[in-house]
Amino acid sequence: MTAGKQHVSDFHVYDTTMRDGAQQEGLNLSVQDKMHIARHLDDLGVGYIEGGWPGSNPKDTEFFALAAKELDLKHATLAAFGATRRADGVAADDELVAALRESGASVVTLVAKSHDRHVELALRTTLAENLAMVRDSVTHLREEGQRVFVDLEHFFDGYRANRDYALEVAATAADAGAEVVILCDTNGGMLPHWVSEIVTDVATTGARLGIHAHNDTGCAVANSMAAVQAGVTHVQGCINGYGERTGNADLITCVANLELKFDMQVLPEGKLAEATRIAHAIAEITNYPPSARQPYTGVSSFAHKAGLHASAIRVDPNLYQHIDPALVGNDMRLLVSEMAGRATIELKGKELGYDLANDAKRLARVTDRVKQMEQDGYTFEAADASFELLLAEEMEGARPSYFDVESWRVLAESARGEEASSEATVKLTAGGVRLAVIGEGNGPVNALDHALRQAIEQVYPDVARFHLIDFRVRILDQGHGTDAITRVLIETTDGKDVWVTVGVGANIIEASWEALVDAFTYGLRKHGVDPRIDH
Ligand SMILES: CC(=O)SCCNC(=O)CCNC(=O)[C@H](O)C(C)(C)COP(=O)(O)OP(=O)(O)OC[C@H]1O[C@@H](n2cnc3c(N)ncnc32)[C@H](O)[C@@H]1OP(=O)(O)O
Ligand SMILES: CC(=O)C(=O)O
Repeated sequence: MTAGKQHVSDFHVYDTTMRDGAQQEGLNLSVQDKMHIARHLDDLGVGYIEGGWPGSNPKDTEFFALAAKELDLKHATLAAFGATRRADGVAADDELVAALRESGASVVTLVAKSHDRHVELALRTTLAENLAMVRDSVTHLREEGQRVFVDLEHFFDGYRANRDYALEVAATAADAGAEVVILCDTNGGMLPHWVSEIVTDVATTGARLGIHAHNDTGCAVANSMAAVQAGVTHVQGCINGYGERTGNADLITCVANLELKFDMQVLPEGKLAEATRIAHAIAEITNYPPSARQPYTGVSSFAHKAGLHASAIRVDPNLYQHIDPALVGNDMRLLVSEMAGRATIELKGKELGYDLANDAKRLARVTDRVKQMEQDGYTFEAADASFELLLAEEMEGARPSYFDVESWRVLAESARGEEASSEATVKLTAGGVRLAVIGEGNGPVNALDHALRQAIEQVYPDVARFHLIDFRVRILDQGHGTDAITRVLIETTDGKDVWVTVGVGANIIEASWEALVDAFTYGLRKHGVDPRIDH
């Protein structure tokens, strides 16, 4: 255990990515997706994984059947989510309760109403019958040998509307054998001081409490932290803050806060350092690009753009960082832009293997060049590869060059109303040989890419491994219409790494060509290829 961290025996870190997270608009998980996510969550060391609602749809039922056979969890316990029995029925005979009983999950999390208005309007039953539904369902599943947690939907709103009834539902669940009673901010409208007051009051019932917070006020994590401070020992959330509407509390942010700010050891030792990797791996599965600004795990979480920040960081990174990024498996990054000062360039240069610390003149020149080029429309924070070429040019006296371009030309043609196609001619010298190559493509940049790669591949076979994966165009002075300056960003991969280059020009093809040449030049340099060119 980390020195100073307090081990909290049996604190529950409960993940609901595969149930409430899957209630997010646009997020859809297959059974295999769920199996992969469950393994990642187990690897992170969470205590509980809510796999879905068996019985509510065939996919969730199949997931629990497959999980029972094939999911070998090392840390986590699988939980099945579902509702209490229907009104005026019997839990033992309720079809959905049966699905929970037969799910193979040792923990069942039952959702129950605790807001009087919801009981009357949504369930269309009496307050007494709702209490009976809770009691009967919990008792039945306990008798069947399952552990039961109860999610009290709309608890905070319910408490404000009718405190006595909300407390009575909580007490009924606990008396019937619910191990944890989870207070849910279902509509996400709470603020931390309200949560704090209410949890403190409910804690007097003696029930073990949990928190499930939605993010509609932007306070899901803050509300979860307020609840922990007021005594809850079970926190629910979703990876990357997925969830219905604006999402749930981001479980990784909660856990990192608990471990690094509350000094509570809630994951197995060493697991927090896996957080960034796992958050991103799960984002790959959900097909939801991770937010760069996600606390702790975002690529921008420890990225520094302002020159003054970099200047202080050069002395001590902690001056502008709340934690060491390595604690959550993230990295510090320095962004080169018009906001950079000499310190940023010095640190970035160091990262790229250049010592600029004792070269004030060159440092000032690179800094000025970056600022001027950004004024002209370039952006280096997004195009790290083009910055590296610029720096290499300054340090080595000439821009890295693998071929000498004589000319290029592009034609676009649509014959008899057919889809337009393009043809490009590139003339250049590489390896001492003059080459003139024609390339075809579905657009002008595609045709130029084909022509350029066909020409230089003869001399530099590594080029065959480079693939353009993204092409982004932005018009910079929007008032000018078709006269505007265009910025093009090209993203390239060699199957292992990804790099971005930038080109700017009044002509979109010219800007694209500049970014394209940088893309191939950077790739060849990165592969350690020697230039074969006679200048
Ligand atoms: C706050 C939360 O996020 S809780 C999780 C919510 N998640 C989901 O709803 C996703 C999965 N849900 C489903 O697949 C379906 O809604 C099902 C299978 C649960 C129910 O489907 P249906 O039987 O067609 O009913 P429908 O979706 O219209 O829901 C209304 C019924 O649920 C009942 N119900 C609503 N909440 C509860 C509850 N907490 N306990 C018991 N019954 C409930 C209502 O009384 C109503 O019953 P009735 O049809 O007998 O009048
Ligand atoms: C249970 C749940 O998901 C909620 O109340 O938001």
